[in-house]
Amino acid sequence: MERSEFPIARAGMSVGLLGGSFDPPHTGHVRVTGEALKRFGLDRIWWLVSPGNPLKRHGPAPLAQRMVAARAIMRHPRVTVTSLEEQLGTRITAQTLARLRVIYPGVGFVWLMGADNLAQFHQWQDWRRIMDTVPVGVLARPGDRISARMSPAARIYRQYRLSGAASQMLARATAPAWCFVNLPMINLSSSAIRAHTGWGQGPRPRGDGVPI
Ligand SMILES: Nc1ncnc2c1ncn2[C@@H]1O[C@H](COP(=O)(O)OP(=O)(O)OP(=O)(O)O)[C@@H](O)[C@H]1O
Ligand SMILES: O=C(O)c1ccc[n+]([C@@H]2O[C@H](COP(=O)([O-])O)[C@@H](O)[C@H]2O)c1
Repeated sequence: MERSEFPIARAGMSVGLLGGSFDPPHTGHVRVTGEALKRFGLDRIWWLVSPGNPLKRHGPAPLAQRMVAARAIMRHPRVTVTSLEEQLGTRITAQTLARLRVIYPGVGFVWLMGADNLAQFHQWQDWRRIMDTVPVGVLARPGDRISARMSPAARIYRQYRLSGAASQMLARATAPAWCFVNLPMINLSSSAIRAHTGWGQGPRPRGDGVPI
């Protein structure tokens, strides 16, 4: 269990949240974090290292192992690696956001994700509540640009899309608002790294956290 540590944020700040399994974290995560800071006009980014993605059948490597690896790779004065979902007892993003908005009144949260997640966003629990309550920044990812743009979420919320040229407005925009930014494609994924290395081998919990 991680020691309890809630990052500090003052009212008026804009904080991007990059949720992920980070199983393992890689330089693609670091690069999209740097791009998101610049492109979306954010003051800070917090990585939310997930206890387990509710849609993934098999759980990730132990949280403590992923936290150590994430802190080792993500070093930037405006980025904090957190295990907030473990501490809050949430793994459903809509619930995490609702809790953070209560804990940090006046802080403007922005949900960040790669294009692969926009493509399946409509499968997330209460995804429309996420769209309706926080601005969403989407980062291009190799192979997922078209599926993301054609996705149900993109189509249903098309009138709320900011152009890439207006991405700096996202952090101060009122939800629903989302923005897709193109960036130099980073062809890296945790699944490819797992396939080529020994990362996370050994017993893994199921997606619901129960050991198998
Ligand atoms: N290379 C990348 N380009 C753009 N976004 C990325 C990239 N890698 C990860 N992301 C985004 O970062 C967030 C966390 O990613 P995650 O921890 O699932 O890594 P992953 O490489 O996508 O893992 P996996 O291959 O197991 O699905 C997600 O929103 C994901 O879309
Ligand atoms: O809330 C949901 O239903 C939901 C479904 C799938 C994924 N998520 C979140 O999406 C983020 C990216 O997950 P992953 O496994 O693709 O890195 C992570 O924060 C997950 O908790 C959330």
